Amino acid sequence: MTTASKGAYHTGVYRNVFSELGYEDNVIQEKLERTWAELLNGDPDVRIYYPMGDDMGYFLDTGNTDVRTEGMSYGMMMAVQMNDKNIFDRLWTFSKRFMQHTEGRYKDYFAWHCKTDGTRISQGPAPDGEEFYALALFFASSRWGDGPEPYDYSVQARQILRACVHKGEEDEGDPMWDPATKLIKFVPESPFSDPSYHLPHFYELFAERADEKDRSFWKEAAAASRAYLHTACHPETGLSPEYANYDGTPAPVQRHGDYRHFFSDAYRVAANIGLDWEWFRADPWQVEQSNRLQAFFRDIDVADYRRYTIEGQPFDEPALHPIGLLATNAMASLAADGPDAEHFARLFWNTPLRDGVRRYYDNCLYMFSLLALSGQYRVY
Ligand SMILES: O[C@@H]1[C@@H](O)[C@H](O[C@@H]2CO[C@@H](O[C@@H]3CO[C@@H](O)[C@H](O)[C@H]3O)[C@H](O)[C@H]2O)OC[C@H]1O
Repeated sequence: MTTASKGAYHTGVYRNVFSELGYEDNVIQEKLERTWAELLNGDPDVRIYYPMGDDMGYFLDTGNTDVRTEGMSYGMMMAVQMNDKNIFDRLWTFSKRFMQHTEGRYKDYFAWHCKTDGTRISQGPAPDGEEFYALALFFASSRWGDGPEPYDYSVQARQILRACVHKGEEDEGDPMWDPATKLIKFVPESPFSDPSYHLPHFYELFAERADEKDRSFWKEAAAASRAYLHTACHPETGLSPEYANYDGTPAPVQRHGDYRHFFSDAYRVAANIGLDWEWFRADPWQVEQSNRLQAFFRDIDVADYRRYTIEGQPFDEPALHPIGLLATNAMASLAADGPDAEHFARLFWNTPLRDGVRRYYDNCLYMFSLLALSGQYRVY
């Protein structure tokens, strides 16, 4: 056990699941480095990163032809894990220059998507971006040290988290975490959540690194999110909806669509639970949940992945991101101890990055899963 904060302890131990399965360490390392290189500057039909000028770059949502805080913050987390400061700083410079608000009701939040030239498409934020930015910045501060603004990484991370918790107390706008339940919201204005945004393992670390006065808040948020996931994941299938109320039930149909089912957003829940178990080992339910989810998908061919009700009824609609779903099913092997853990890790190992128009989301989840299953998605 390394870090100690009331209740949960960072284990400091990183399983290399691939190595446990007999793959050679040098082959695993080569695959990781090659995959990162392919995402950055590989085949035009596979890459998702594009440099811009001398000091910027972006991850492109190739399916929607836009740049999202999701992908930018994911890219920064991948870059810090890969010790790639150049890419990290380029993504952060683009995010600061074009996406972060400097005034108004969203001050310190980020516009959730923009065009590749930096023009904002929407002003509102998506909280999964802010939480990934904050932890990636804290890790950058630990790995490389703080530099001059805006590369004073830990200062930037604290500024983001301060807005997330306190927005609306003395200024206009809304916090990203619901003050009553300590649960992350889908967007600051919404009275419901998105189960895939719940990252208790991140909040444990915010409890050690955010503003002193907010540390107990983050401990409570970690506990609240762990408990929330019990209610959002179906007790038999392990599937969760894309958006859910604070009691875990699927949120009502929204003006922009029906998110009551297991579809793209929801894939990340399995990956998040796997990494929380790896980093903190705080909630044994995560082992049962990971076994349940893998059992649900065990006999379904990746090519036949669909949209599902959380009870497990398939729709006549294919998954938009089957490789992404395979990647998260495999990342569940960090927590699973059942008969399917090896199957998914091996199947994922033997599956290449996705190519084609819809590749962005799949390939982000792929890289995270590869890092995690090779013991290299670490706390810095
Ligand atoms: O209404 C928007 C809402 O859509 C936005 O959410 C972000 C976009 O969707 C989420 O991920 C997508 C999953 O499906 C794939 O096909 C896409 O490529 C992914 O981007 C993402 O996690 C959210 O950040 O949030 C703001 C709301 O106003």
